[in-house]
Amino acid sequence: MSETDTLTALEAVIRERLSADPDSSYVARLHAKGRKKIAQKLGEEAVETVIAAMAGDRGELTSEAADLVFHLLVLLAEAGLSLDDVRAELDRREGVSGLDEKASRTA
Ligand SMILES: N=c1c2ncn([C@@H]3O[C@H](COP(=O)(O)OP(=O)(O)OP(=O)(O)O)[C@@H](O)[C@H]3O)c2ncn1[C@@H]1O[C@H](COP(=O)(O)O)[C@@H](O)[C@H]1O
Repeated sequence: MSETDTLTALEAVIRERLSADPDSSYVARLHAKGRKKIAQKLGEEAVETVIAAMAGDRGELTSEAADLVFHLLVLLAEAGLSLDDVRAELDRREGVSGLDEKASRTA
């Protein structure tokens, strides 16, 4: 059996649920409210994550971080972007900083 990582699997479900019945899907309900509402939810979850971190509550931080990542995936999906787009950007940066490192070593 091939393994799919949790985020990739969740991303696929979210993409599918964007057009589901809002009565049966949280993602569909949020999507129906529009990008502004999704972005607002993401902002709220970010604040709640910061509060949990500052309180030093690891359990709460884990829970809020999960909410944050989930809502980020919903926002990306609504915008027609994917985790692969984010991965590619991070890889590009690693490539750039890798080059910077190499340049500073040879300077
Ligand atoms: N991983 C999640 C997930 N994490 C968090 N949430 C929802 O995100 C919301 C978090 O917002 P709040 O804590 O502010 O709670 P709330 O008061 O209910 O939110 P609002 O009424 O303000 O929108 C809650 O309603 C959670 O249920 C999630 N809802 C769905 N999923 C997964 O997403 C997939 C698609 O879900 P459906 O669209 O419901 O089919 C499934 O795999 C689900 O397990």
